[in-house]
Amino acid sequence: IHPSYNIFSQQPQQTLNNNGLQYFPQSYQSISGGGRVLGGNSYFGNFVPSGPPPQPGIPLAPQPTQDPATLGCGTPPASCPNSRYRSYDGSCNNLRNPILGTPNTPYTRLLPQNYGDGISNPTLAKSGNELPLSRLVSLIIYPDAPIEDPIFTLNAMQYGQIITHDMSMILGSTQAQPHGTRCCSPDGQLLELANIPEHCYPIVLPEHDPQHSQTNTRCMNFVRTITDRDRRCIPENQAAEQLTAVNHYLDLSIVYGNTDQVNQQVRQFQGGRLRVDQRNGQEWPPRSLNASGVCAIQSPQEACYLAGDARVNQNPQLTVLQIILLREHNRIANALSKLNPHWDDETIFQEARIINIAQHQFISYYEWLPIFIGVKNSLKNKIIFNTKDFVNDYDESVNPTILNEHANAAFRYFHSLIVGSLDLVTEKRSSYGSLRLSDWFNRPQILEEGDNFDQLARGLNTQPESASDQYHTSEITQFLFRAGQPFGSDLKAIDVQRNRDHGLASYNDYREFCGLPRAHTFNGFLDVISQKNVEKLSTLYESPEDVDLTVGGSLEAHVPGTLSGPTFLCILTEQFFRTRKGDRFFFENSGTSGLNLDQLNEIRKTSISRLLCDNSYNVRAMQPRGFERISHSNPVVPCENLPAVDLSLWKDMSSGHALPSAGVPLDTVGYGGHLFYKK
Ligand code: HEM
Repeated sequence: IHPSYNIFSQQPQQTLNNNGLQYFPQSYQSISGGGRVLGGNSYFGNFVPSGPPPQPGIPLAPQPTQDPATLGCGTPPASCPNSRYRSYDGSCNNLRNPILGTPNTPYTRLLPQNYGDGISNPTLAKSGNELPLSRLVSLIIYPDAPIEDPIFTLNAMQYGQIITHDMSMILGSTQAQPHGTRCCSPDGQLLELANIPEHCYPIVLPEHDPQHSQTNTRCMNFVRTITDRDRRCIPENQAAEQLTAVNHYLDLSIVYGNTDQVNQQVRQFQGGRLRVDQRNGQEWPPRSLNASGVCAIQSPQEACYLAGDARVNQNPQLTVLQIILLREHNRIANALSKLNPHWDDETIFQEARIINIAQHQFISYYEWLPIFIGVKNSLKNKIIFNTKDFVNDYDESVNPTILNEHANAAFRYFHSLIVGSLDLVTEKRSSYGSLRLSDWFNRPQILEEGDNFDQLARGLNTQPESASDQYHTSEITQFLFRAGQPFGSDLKAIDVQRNRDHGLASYNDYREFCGLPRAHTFNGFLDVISQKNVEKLSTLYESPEDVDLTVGGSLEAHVPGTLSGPTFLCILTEQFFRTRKGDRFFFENSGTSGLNLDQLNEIRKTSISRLLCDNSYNVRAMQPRGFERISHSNPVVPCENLPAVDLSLWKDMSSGHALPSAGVPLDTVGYGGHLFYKK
């Protein structure tokens, strides 16, 4: 274990370029994570101008025409307006490369692709053989064991999924079942090679699968992520990179949408509010335009919601938090419109959006992240700061793009925290009943029954999450998206399969990248993985070189004070560093955040518990630290005793004058030109 792990000192510089291979081949990567500008070899021709950065309000160089036969890999903005507000798709956040962080662009990587054919086929063993069946890996490595986390609540898990959905979504997946592409026969058999639809990479079930052999099923659906190669955005001989469907920034795009079109669908265009439907005296998100397509509803009347993110209905507790964040916007908008009657709908909407995003970034970075990646680690790597001032660490040379290793291996480790049974909890904190998770995937109607919403909100803060370890509830390894069927899919088999679909470099490669010694035998893993698990790995894999990142990383002993082992910690730390430092609008930047210092310090009073209190109907009390279980040092107290953001600080004294724009005060943003990769 590396207690003194430091991302700044562990980055082998030579991994960025090796044997003339360009690991960051596209314009998206022309701004590196390391503050170094890597080759300006841009697919988008002139898109990254070699001259001075474009200024807001000035049109960019003419854009190359896209091959009309493809859907492309992101849409560069025509120009960057001089705006105080974020765009919905994240464009123009980075003024030097305005497409950075926008939807339908590729993930980036720390290490080069490891495809079976070097270009796009799923990873193979070094011998050229197939890797062990991903379902077999799931059965052997990720069994079910009901181990509660001793400290943290279900809300810690659930807010993690909110953060995830805000940051990325593999392109081509909806997380609603069944997927449009079917890679298995209707009776669960593998299809003849000639009949397999494009993009299929079915999960082959082992012969003696304890569940699926009962129904003689040998095949589980799995559709490959769409890549820049599929979309013909890169030259034929260049290795594929997967695309992510949502904008990369931590900006509540799950609430506000990732495009102008979705934003228009969710807005009321009155009083700065988001659209809601009133039922039983409560406010609910509007109805999805494609309820039977995206939800597993059993009657046409059942609720199925529309939100900024397509996955909003995926599980009940996720939907609870989506609704909390939606209601919080409207609560803020109502207050702002009372304080500033002269503001129009657009101003109220955008100012409420600034506050809601700032609170979300504060909760994510200061309340949630220290639990997951450690307080010391976060302070040391400048991911959080102990200050009552602005931080002003924005650096336009930091690439905010989501790392493939982060979204498709490291961050998925926390699937281990999912619990299979959701407690309904009364105000006295006694259990009133529970919901079986797999009964309610993509069926949010249950939230509207009785006072389930409030009971689930209390459950989030009362029930422990599952421990972060190799054990996973069978609700996600046997019954995922089962939609009324006896069995469903297996999220851990999917995670392993996705690792190979994306051609991630091996666990051993990332060990070395992150500062652990390379293992030459399976026993070389013993420094961080238990004997029992090393034995399991050696029975599954032919060579230590073959162990998938998803698998090896998930078996490491945790770095003290964090919820992950050293290799995943390295990847998570790098991602959250980039996500704050590469976001021009991050809430701790002066000018561009849209907050003055008093307002910033007001935002710093918010908490997940207060958010639940303010946006449920009959929740009257909560413990102060909502991601931590109730205890003597964290007792349930009346909601009004929890610190709150005083919105009266947003009373606009400059009545009649336009609010200042966030455009071009870059010279006043004190990023000071220091390189953050300290050697
Ligand atoms: C009940 C809770 C959850 C369910 C049912 C769930 C389910 C899923 C599913 C079905 C996928 C897509 C898999 C694929 O096709 O490759 C996925 C992706 C993912 N999940 Fe979860 N998940 C849950 C909670 C979480 C949590 C708590 C985290 C992290 C804190 C997380 C992190 C991720 C990440 C990073 C991805 C990939 C995102 C991307 O597409 O870029 N999930 N999850």
